[in-house]
Amino acid sequence: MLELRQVTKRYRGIPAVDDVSFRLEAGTVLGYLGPNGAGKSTTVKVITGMIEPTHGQVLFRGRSIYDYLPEYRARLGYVPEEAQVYTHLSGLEYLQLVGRLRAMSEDAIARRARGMLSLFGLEHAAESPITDYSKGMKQRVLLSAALMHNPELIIFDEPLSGLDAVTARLFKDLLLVLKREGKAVLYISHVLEVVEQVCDQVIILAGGKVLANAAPQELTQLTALPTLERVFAQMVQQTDTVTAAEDLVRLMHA
Ligand SMILES: Nc1ncnc2c1ncn2[C@@H]1O[C@H](COP(=O)(O)OP(=O)(O)OP(=O)(O)O)[C@@H](O)[C@H]1O
Repeated sequence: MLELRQVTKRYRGIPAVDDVSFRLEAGTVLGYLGPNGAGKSTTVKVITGMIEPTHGQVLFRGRSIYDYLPEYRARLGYVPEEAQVYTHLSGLEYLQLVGRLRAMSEDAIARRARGMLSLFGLEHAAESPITDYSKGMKQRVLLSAALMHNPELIIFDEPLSGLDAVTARLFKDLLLVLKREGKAVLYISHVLEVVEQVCDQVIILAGGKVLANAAPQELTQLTALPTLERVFAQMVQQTDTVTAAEDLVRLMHA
């Protein structure tokens, strides 16, 4: 459904994303992993059409997204890592605004906005301003906003951020149902335990380059490591975290 072909994005000559290619098929969840600064957000900006790559192509259903950005965006749902929300609006008003911007019918907006708020346990707060919401409540509104228009391609950037255990569980189940519905999901997260459970395929990115693109089970088998977290740590050569933690505490006494 979505294909990146040799996408490179440079800032002042320095590549943030370097020759990245992958395909995301309908009915699959693709985990997009990488340490801080690896190029994940830059890739998402390219996929959402917010920035154009320096080189390469982004194809949706075989067509360059830049040839039909408005229609493409109508089929895209996106939960950003850091969202600018109009906090003076209530959750309900925000979803109504999003629905209208997406040219949904008033009928559908009315049904889906209230329904989603209620499914995410926000019925009681539907009319309160978002500024009064907790982080997790705001995140649930953002999830609702991304799904309201029934998109084909959905990008979740750190979606569990601030969610309580029950909502996180609902989110994991939601991913499975979205898969069954034939949606294509790009899932960016540092929570590797969840990634390992829900993703069909994972890409590990470091320094803007793809280090691995395989099923989580393939990666653990190939490397003979017990978890995706261990595979990830080995691939991106993160420092020994135990030693680093001890050094940090030692510095607190220095
Ligand atoms: N607008 C910009 N101008 C210059 N450099 C940028 C810009 N945006 C990102 N970069 C650089 O590109 C690289 C990749 O950044 P990016 O935000 O895509 O990483 P990330 O994987 O999303 O990191 P994180 O996990 O911390 O969110 C970093 O080195 C960053 O400093």
